[in-house]
Amino acid sequence: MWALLEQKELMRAHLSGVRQGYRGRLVLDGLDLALGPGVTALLGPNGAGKTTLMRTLATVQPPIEGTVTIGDTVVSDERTARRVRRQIGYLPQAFGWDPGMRVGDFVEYAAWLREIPARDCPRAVEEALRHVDLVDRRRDRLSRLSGGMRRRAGIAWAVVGAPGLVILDEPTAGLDPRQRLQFRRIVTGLPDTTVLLSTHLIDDVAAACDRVVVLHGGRLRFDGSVADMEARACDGLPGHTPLERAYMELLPEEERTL
Ligand SMILES: Nc1ncnc2c1ncn2[C@@H]1O[C@H](COP(=O)(O)OP(=O)(O)OP(=O)(O)O)[C@@H](O)[C@H]1O
Repeated sequence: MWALLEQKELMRAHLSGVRQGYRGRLVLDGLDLALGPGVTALLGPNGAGKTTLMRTLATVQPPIEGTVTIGDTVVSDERTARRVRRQIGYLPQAFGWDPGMRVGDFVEYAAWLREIPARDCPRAVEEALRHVDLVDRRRDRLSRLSGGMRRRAGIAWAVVGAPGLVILDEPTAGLDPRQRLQFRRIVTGLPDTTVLLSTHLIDDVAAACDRVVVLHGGRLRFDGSVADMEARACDGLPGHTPLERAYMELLPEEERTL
């Protein structure tokens, strides 16, 4: 498994002083975030800027101000962005599937985009499909997969060639409980990989993540381990678990009641 890891370097990624937004409206306001190997959850209310942060980190949307560093490379222009994208597996929230594409071809296309040498492609595709348990479905068209299987195909898309940085935008939305358990096994089984995943499902954070980042109003409200976040839980706030109560505690006071 993951034979291509022989060539893999541990990946660090860094956003520094990032300002980002749309048509003059700031969404991220001077954001600093350093990521390293392990699974980091990105939490925050709707509209907090999670997708915007992920798109910026994935080098899809250059920041208005500040720097994005992937590994040792400061992403300063399209040329450097193209170079670092070989090391980034990004699964966007809204993915433009071609329903007629076969699963194997879909993952191979990702390998081609990531400029994996042609001789390594078959093995990389096989490993990615094996990782998400879709080897037997490689000849099926995407339109014939269930929603959960399609998500798994999306994860294979993101992890083909074992990129050092994997960015998954709400990968568990719409999955059934068993599929969510499968997803956690897949994500925690990515060795030596820096994974950032956004979610609204706090159970997934406790079960699959080492670290949590909470974003609100374009700024980080929390950055630390799951245990450190749980320790912030206050009695009296809504929530069924310490992590849920800690999340509520991190919101501005006017948003803490239901
Ligand atoms: N392409 C765009 N053009 C203009 N505004 C946008 C665009 N994309 C996002 N926004 C705005 O930027 C803000 C942050 O959006 P973003 O999608 O990053 O939040 P999010 O935390 O991912 O939200 P959710 O949890 O709902 O997915 C929102 O106010 C949104 O309306």
